[in-house]
Amino acid sequence: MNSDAKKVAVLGGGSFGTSIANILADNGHQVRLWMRNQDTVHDIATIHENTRYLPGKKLNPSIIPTTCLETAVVSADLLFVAIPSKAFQSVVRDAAQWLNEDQILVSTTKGIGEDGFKLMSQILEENTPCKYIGVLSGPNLAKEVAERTLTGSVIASEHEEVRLAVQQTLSCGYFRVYANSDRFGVELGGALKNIYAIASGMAAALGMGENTKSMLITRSLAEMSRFAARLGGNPMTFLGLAGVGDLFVTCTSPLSRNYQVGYALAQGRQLEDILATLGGTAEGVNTIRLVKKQSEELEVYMPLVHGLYDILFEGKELKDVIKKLMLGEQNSDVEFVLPGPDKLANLKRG
Ligand SMILES: NC(=O)C1=CN([C@@H]2O[C@H](COP(=O)(O)OP(=O)(O)OC[C@H]3O[C@@H](n4cnc5c(N)ncnc54)[C@H](O)[C@@H]3O)[C@@H](O)[C@H]2O)C=CC1
Ligand SMILES: O=C(CO)COP(=O)(O)O
Repeated sequence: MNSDAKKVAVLGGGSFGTSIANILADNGHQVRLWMRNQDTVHDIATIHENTRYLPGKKLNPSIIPTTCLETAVVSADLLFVAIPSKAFQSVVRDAAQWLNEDQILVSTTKGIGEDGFKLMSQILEENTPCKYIGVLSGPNLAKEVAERTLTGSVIASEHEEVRLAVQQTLSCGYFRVYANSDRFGVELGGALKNIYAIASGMAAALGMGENTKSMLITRSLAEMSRFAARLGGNPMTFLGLAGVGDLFVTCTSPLSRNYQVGYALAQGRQLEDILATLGGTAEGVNTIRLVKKQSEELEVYMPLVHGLYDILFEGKELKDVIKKLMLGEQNSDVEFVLPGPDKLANLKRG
């Protein structure tokens, strides 16, 4: 073990939690990977060769799988939370009884909480005694990370201690970690791009041209930056790995579960059936619902989100939504609608 080895806990033994645990173990840290009891039959038995989430990947054998949350949490210097957003708060609340204010807590979850449009890092702030909170996000397809593909990611926190600790612990020859103090911008980038990956999956299934795909990704970036800026994120963050970087990878890779959902929808399959057979988490479906509501309340122009909502939840035909998007609302369709320099100078989460 290296002399700077840290005790690290990863909560969530799905594909991303496992791939983050693998980097940490490769870097010589003592890693406990916590998973709930239901998962153990498959995962603990197979973790050192194949997990059911990352079949065929050669994982580091020093990862210590555990189903005891107390054991994972209590003595960890640093914790990564990789639980899907729908279960995030309940796991964090359970863990909180063993946490103290000096432990560093980092969310890797790319979703939004139902209750009051909460970001995962806000859930960490509100439900734990920890002072040092951060978000890890970027173009990080779990399967490629587990294969040790050269990858870049972003640790975002207003605390320098968090940024440095995560850079020092996770960086290695195949995983480069950049730092950003815009926690909300980075976190929103990770959550919002899932929406547009669904749209891109649809475009791919329909055999759309390269012009179309380019228009879709670029307008998605404009729409997500506009929304994030309204919530206090810095639009410049969206030009980085956690913005356009993650948007690009999930809108172009069939490995993305959100892209897969869009692809299957455009082939005419029913949403419930797709989610039941996906074999992984697609955060974008719920994020569309939450962002659509929030965009109405905040009066942010988000035609792609509204079009997707109509297809997924209102039974509208894809071709009618595409027609409306191409022909509608010409007057409001200016290329960039971002806050002016006065507002940008004072960015704060509203
Ligand atoms: N898979 C990927 O490429 C990446 C995923 N993420 C994000 O990481 C989060 C987790 O995604 P994945 O690991 O891919 O999901 P996954 O679908 O591979 O696995 C989810 C894991 O969460 C566990 N889980 C579900 N409910 C739970 C509960 N109540 N208590 C404890 N564990 C519970 C499941 O048993 C499973 O082990 C998502 O927000 C996703 O957006 C972020 C970066 C990349
Ligand atoms: O966030 C991801 C890559 O950065 C993974 O995307 P999916 O959740 O769509 O698989």
